[in-house]
Amino acid sequence: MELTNKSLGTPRKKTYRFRTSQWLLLGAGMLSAGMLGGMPAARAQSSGGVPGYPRPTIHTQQAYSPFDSFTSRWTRADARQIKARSSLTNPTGGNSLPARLTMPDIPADFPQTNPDVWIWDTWTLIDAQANQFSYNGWEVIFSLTADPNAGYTFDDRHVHARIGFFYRRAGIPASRRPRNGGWIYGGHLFPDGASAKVFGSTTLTESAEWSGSTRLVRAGDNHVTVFYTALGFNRTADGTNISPPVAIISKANGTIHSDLRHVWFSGFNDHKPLLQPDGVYYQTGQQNEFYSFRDPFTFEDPAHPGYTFMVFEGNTAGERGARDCTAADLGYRSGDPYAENLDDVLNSGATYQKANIGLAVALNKSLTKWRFLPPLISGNCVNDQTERPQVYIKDGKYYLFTISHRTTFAAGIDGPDGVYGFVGNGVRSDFKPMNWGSGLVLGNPTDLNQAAGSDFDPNPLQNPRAFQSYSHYVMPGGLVESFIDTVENRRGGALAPTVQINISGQDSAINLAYGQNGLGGYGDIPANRANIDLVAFLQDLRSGGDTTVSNPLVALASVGQ
Ligand SMILES: OC[C@H]1O[C@@](CO)(OC[C@@]2(O[C@H]3O[C@H](CO)[C@@H](O)[C@H](O)[C@H]3O)O[C@H](CO)[C@@H](O)[C@@H]2O)[C@@H](O)[C@@H]1O
Repeated sequence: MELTNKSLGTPRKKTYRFRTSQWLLLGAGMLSAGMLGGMPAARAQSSGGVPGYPRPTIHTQQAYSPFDSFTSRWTRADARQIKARSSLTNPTGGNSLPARLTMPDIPADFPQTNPDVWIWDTWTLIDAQANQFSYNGWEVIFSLTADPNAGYTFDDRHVHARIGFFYRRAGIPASRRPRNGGWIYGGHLFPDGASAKVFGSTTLTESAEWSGSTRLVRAGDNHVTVFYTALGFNRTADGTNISPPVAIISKANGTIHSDLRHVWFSGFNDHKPLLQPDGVYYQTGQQNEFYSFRDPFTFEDPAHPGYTFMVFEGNTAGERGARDCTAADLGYRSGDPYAENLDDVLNSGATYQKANIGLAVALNKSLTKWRFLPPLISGNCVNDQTERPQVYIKDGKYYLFTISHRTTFAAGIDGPDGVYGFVGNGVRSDFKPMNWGSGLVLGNPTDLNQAAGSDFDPNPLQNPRAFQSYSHYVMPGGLVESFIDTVENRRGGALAPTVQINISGQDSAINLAYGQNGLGGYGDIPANRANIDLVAFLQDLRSGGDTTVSNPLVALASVGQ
């Protein structure tokens, strides 16, 4: 059986026949305008807009309290800039994306990260400020994984997803690692059956573990907390949902260990359900069986010490397809000759696409009790999915990065699979979509003309470049990791080459001097900080150095990376 978006939560815009949730970075380096190739010209263009297209909405970037009820909008006028700017790139007809916003083509001879496991959404070991840690000399990552030999297809893997972990020695440059990044698979993170316990007695046929962030509780010891999405399915044998999937943002505590040869985890037996959508801010499965509610990422905001916040993927609450998008959601400036008529938009099917990026605040220190706050940003009548959101603070600006699909844009709007970004002056802000107000930060090398009308075939094997990589995650220094979905006629399930984006104010540009033509090492996911568990470290020294801690020299070598 193939996983269809109908079975799992993504209504598509009418014209498509379609089959089928980080970062708080403090004090990253300053960038000079000269590093951002092509930007002065881009800025000059944006003042006049693109002939034939509307102008983007004016966003003030004004900061609000996280507890205020202001929700910023990614408007149709904003998102239409993607196509507008792509048309400028190719005035004679083609419609590829501007190079500085395009992920370079991944070669078809890419290495599997591990032949025994498909891997996709991947994240790192971080602290509350999103520093990315090695542990006792080992780099550690967490990925959604599935078994390629279990008899289901690559597209049906989501229903079987388990969080797995990988590790490798820290401090080795990509050029000296094996081509696949050298990640050693450590197995499933949670004991079998542990995550299913959050569903209690709910009737389910399958459960899965979706994204995903992992917090080091305190620098200097080995306690970690995983925030993830527990997914419960109740399906017939052919994969049809009997009832909407149940999504519960959950958490589990565990402990990381290492020795000279490997890394392992213990604990994770007690899984706490934290949040289910409330139907007031965040859409429920009862309101829309295709709702999205997942991908928690927790962080502390330096402007609000003492609070822990969480961003996550949600949908605007209300009945599925409700005709309640407003002129503000369309976002056209008064008198814009290219503005759409609201009724036309409401009649177009766009009302099925209402993504938001949610916010919640922890009510206790053990982070087991949370309260919803109003969404940070909505994309009503724009896009249905803003996945794996992350907060990234740089040069005093607050960036919200998220990933989205071409096929989840609303009727009348087009954009590639990839990373979208918004910049403001606080966790809650009137966020301005980056890059000409469009929101696009890094897209697959797509020809947008293909999607006009119904001639875009969303089968990855028919349109591999449009689907080459997904689930990008922005790391310190603008490094971006992702996984390979499809290249030519090969399905992936492997870590993609890391790329680098230079971020400056509202603009970003891929660094084509990074790696080879912009593509760095496969799965090059370096820690930018080292964590050494001194207790385990000293115990190990006393007992001869081969039990619970890695080689002290290796551990120390990774300090200050
Ligand atoms: O596995 C679920 C987690 O993955 C995320 C982000 O990658 O959601 C992805 C999503 O599936 C789409 O993305 C796939 C890319 O691999 C693509 O192949 C597929 O066609 C898409 O449907 O998974 C669900 C289920 O299909 C869908 O709603 C998402 O868009 C993340 O949000 C999840 O935690």
